[in-house]
Amino acid sequence: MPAGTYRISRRFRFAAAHRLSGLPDGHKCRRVHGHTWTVRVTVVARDLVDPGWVVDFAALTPLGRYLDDNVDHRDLTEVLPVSPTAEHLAAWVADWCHRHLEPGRGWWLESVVVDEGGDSTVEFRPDREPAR
Ligand SMILES: Nc1nc2c(c(=O)[nH]1)N=C([C@H](O)[C@H](O)COP(=O)(O)OP(=O)(O)OP(=O)(O)O)CN2
Ligand SMILES: [Zn+2]
Repeated sequence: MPAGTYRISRRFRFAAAHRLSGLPDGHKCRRVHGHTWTVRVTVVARDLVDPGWVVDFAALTPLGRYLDDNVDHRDLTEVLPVSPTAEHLAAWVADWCHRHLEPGRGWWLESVVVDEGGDSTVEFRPDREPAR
């Protein structure tokens, strides 16, 4: 096989409201409004494990359950500890993945991409795999 890295990703969708209270009066995003958000999580590995994969896609399923239970049809302003921009949401999801998924068997989180349903996306890439 050629040398290289493998990436697998999984996409999660949810509907949620937010407002960005730090913005100037009159900015539309100061008002409560909603999006159908998409979060794409990508993990990477240099070597495959049996039966020849980075990790079972199902290893990422707990994130979907967490988002369904804690974020879907909620106000992100009340869920995140910081202003719920797409940037902060991406970093918050990355933090959750580091604490609740189980990288360390040769695969690690590469990126979290957040899409608010329009034409723009935000990507967060953690600096490095956290120590275990
Ligand atoms: N860098 C960021 N910019 C903006 C964010 C953000 O999280 N990070 N968020 C917003 C608002 O959430 C806004 O609701 C989304 O704005 P926008 O992409 O402009 O969405 P629209 O569909 O309303 O796009 P139009 O171009 O106005 O049609 C804003 N910016
Ligand atoms: Zn918005």
